[in-house]
Amino acid sequence: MTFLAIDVGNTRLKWALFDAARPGAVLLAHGVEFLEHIDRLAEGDWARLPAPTHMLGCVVAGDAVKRRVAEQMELWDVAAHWVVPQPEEAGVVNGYDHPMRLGADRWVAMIGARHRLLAHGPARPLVLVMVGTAVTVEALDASGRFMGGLILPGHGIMLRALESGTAGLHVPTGEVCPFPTNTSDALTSGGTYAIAGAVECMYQHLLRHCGEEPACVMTGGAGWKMAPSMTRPFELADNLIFDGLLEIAARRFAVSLG
Ligand SMILES: Nc1ncnc2c1ncn2[C@@H]1O[C@H](COP(=O)(O)OP(=O)(O)OP(=O)(O)O)[C@@H](O)[C@H]1O
Ligand SMILES: CC(C)(CO)[C@@H](O)C(=O)NCCC(=O)O
Ligand SMILES: [K+]
Repeated sequence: MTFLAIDVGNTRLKWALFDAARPGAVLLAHGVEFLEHIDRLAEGDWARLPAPTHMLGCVVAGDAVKRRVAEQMELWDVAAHWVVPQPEEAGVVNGYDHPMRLGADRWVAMIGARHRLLAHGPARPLVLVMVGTAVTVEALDASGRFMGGLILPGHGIMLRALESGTAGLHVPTGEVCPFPTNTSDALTSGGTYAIAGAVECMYQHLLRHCGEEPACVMTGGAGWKMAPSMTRPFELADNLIFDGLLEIAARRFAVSLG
């Protein structure tokens, strides 16, 4: 049995093939494709893969992207399944006003983060930061209830917004430092500390609400760039979306796995 997990983000599609649809499954192969190049997968990376027996994905883009992914999957005899955020799943309760309007990537990553937390120790409140094209900062209480979260522009979007919205800011990437003395460093540090500051606010809100120190975990392609600038230690998790997809798949495909 093999399981294909797919994370279709705002900019790129990430896929991973596992030897089973359960937490801790062995990663057999993985890859990344920009959204505009999805149509290369069947003749590219996926042509060499053993056929997956199950697939589960999460997607933030619209139905058109799902169709394009499904087309590439015609290579195999496997149905495409996509996560829709539920009021409750895999031990996480969705506190959004309209649970289905929550981004599927956020929902799946929270499920991955919650199980990672429980695997490492007792239940605690949790701040989850996902750093990609956009940045999200989620708060879960000790019972696994998603209290709410922040959506921020990612680092790249912030810099592009400044470039296009000001008269003369066009400079290369700089370094993060506490007292920037050139434009490049000022821009890079500004974006980084905007994210770090928002995360600290959420940490404080959750600490005050729960009266207990939250655990802090960070995921997403640019997480390692953000980690050194955070106001408190954050554990880096490689890909909580794949972890969450494995948790959900284990429950969903349990019957067919016997
Ligand atoms: N120094 C930095 N600090 C923080 N974030 C950064 C930095 N450099 C780049 N980034 C952000 O990281 C993003 C790339 O991260 P990642 O690879 O997870 O995103 P992606 O795959 O493009 O996003 P998505 O999952 O939404 O498709 C860029 O879009 C940018 O916003
Ligand atoms: C916030 C993003 C863009 C982060 O990838 C995505 O999760 C999304 O499009 N969410 C839908 C809106 C929401 O989560 O409230
Ligand atoms: K994403």
